[in-house]
Amino acid sequence: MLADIPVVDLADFRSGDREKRAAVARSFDKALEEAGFVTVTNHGVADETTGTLYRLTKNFFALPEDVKRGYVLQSDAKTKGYIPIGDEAVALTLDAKAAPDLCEALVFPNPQMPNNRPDGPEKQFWPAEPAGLAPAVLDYFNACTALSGDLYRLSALALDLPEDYFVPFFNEGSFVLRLVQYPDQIVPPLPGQLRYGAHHDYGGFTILRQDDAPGGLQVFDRSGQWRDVPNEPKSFVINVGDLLARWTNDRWRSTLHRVVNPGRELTGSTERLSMVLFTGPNADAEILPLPTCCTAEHPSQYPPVTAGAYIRGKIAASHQV
Ligand SMILES: O=C(O)CCC(=O)C(=O)O
Ligand SMILES: [Fe+2]
Repeated sequence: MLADIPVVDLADFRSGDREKRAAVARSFDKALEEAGFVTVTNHGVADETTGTLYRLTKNFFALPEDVKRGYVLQSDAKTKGYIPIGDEAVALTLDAKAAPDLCEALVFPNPQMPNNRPDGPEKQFWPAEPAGLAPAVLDYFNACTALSGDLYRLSALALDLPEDYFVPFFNEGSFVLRLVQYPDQIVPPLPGQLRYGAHHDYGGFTILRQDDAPGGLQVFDRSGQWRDVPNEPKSFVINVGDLLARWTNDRWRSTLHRVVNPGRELTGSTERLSMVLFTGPNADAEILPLPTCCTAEHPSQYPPVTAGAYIRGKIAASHQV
């Protein structure tokens, strides 16, 4: 069954008058309160930007395994570079005994930061092939960080804060792009093994470009059922991570989700590629429940945490396989 994920058209927020913008903010707020997930359309990311990166990423994952393994970073294998199948089990973040996820990933930290640039001092994680991958990643990052800026301005309106409230929290924001391929499953999965195990995202908003392929994203809804997330053409799925849920004093929900296996009866290719951009505040930002989300009836539920340390702790847990 399909999950009830509201669709919010950002056109009126991006170019509308005050009233129209306020109306978008109300629907956004309601979606994140009820589902923790929202699908956005008219988001400003050009189809060509997304399409070019999608095509080049497919070409990267089609390279021989030993070439791809050349981009595994021994020093920093969890947060950048190539992550082969078997190296991650995301459900371990929930203390489960989880089998490795059936996916391979290529991870880029924010290339807008000098150390992470394709010509920067730590450039080993930038693949030399396929040609054009680096500029495509840069274009995609620029487009998605602009969308992220809009999402946090919209959030400020939704949460009764000044529109630029979140801007200083993201001037050195921790944006991470996870390009992930779920291959065809020639060998049946182990009992309980999934494409990506049940987990919460860790940080702020996640901006997800889904593929129209079987074996996809499911959310655990409020009635306690796993439901499929619909795939609207040309849209992005946005969801709330744990840190943002804390920040809003749990007004917005960080919803459990997973990526399930395709049915074994399917005959054609079931390969699925997702482009996942995690947004998070500056590493040194102190995050504590927003004043507009705390009332006498619902006082602050959380002590402050430092954003970078909080997110690093979750990433470390997901790689203890
Ligand atoms: O591939 C997907 O649809 C979702 C992936 C995901 O949940 C994640 O990378 O955190
Ligand atoms: Fe996720």
